[in-house]
Amino acid sequence: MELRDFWGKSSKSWLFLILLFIASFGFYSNVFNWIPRWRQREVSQSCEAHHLQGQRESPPLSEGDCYPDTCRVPRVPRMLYPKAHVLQPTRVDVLLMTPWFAPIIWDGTYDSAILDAQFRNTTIGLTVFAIKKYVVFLKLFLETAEKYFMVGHRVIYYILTDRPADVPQIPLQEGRRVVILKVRNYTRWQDVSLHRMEMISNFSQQRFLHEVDYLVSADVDMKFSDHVGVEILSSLFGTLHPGFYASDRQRFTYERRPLSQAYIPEDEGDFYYAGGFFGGSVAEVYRLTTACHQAMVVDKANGIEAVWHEESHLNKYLLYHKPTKVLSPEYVWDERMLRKPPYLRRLRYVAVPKNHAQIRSR
Ligand SMILES: CC(=O)N[C@H]1[C@@H](OP(=O)(O)OP(=O)(O)OC[C@H]2O[C@@H](n3ccc(=O)[nH]c3=O)[C@H](O)[C@@H]2O)O[C@H](CO)[C@H](O)[C@@H]1O
Ligand SMILES: [Mn+2]
Repeated sequence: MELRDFWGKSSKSWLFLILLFIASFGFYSNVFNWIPRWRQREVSQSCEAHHLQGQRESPPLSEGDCYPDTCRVPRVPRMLYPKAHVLQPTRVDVLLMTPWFAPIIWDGTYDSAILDAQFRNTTIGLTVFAIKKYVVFLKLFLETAEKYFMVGHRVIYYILTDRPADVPQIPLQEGRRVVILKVRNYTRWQDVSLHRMEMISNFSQQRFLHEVDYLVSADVDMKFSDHVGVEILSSLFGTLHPGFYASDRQRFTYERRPLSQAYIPEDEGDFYYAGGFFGGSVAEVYRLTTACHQAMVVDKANGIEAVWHEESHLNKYLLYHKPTKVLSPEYVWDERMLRKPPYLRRLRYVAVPKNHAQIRSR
């Protein structure tokens, strides 16, 4: 048969076959979308790939890595709230954005109603270490957290302690619980502080990854004194240390000895971050704590300990892994050490006075 004839005679059947193929292709691609598990796997795989881009040195993850502010844009219900005005900035007295476009969180810059809607169904883990005598700080820490920390959201307090029997029983609001994790102690207080990174890293893989969406790591010798909510949540956040937020980088107390893995040269540095309040998605906190722990292992082998312990390593990490939100000093303050400037409208998480020699002794 001539080719032209074949095409002429069979054109209708060919057209039919092509249409049938297109229809069945469309049907099957939809069928896969209808299977929830299939979709879920697709989403987590693509988010994982997105997150891991350019981060080959980071430890691999077994879980999906999707959080409200990164991979998926959360749907919010109809809400009534004051409209933002493009020509009326919410604050003109403080920096609201880092040069890499991470918001700096100050009072008056966000609307909790919108954020609470975006972060509904989020579970937040708050890790707090209370080793040796530091258990005395737990009661006030937990009582004030119940009043101010992530109110209305699901919270798990992870209390890492060597003295489980001394953990006080505090009445908790609905959706909130305490998990006590028994850990070893160290003789030197510096070692207790340093090893927090290792323990958070280990527990992240063992359980945090499966139990919560975000992790917040906090000092225990502090109390919450005003709202601390989902406005802080992001893939990775650090807090401006109250003693250095207005300083030049040369004055930051970074580790300055090149022998240490925490070394930062004089001509680098964005901010000086506080060791006492940082966090992010579990995956990012896992990466951060693992990297800091590994750096400390190398330091130890080289016979050096960074000047401000794990805080120095945190600062090094956050210099080369820019946080996606930065918390203002509203989120870590010390009323005894510092005079409150007028632009600091709220003090949300503040130091509790302590007798260093007494509390740090065995
Ligand atoms: C508010 C803030 O940014 N604080 C940081 C700062 O000092 P601080 O002087 O606030 O350190 P610290 O004495 O509070 O120790 C850090 C934390 O380790 C835990 N702990 C420590 C000793 C102990 O015997 N038992 C125990 O449980 C406890 O959770 C405590 O809050 O510098 C430290 C490193 O030098 C850490 O980076 C802290 O996070
Ligand atoms: Mn402290």
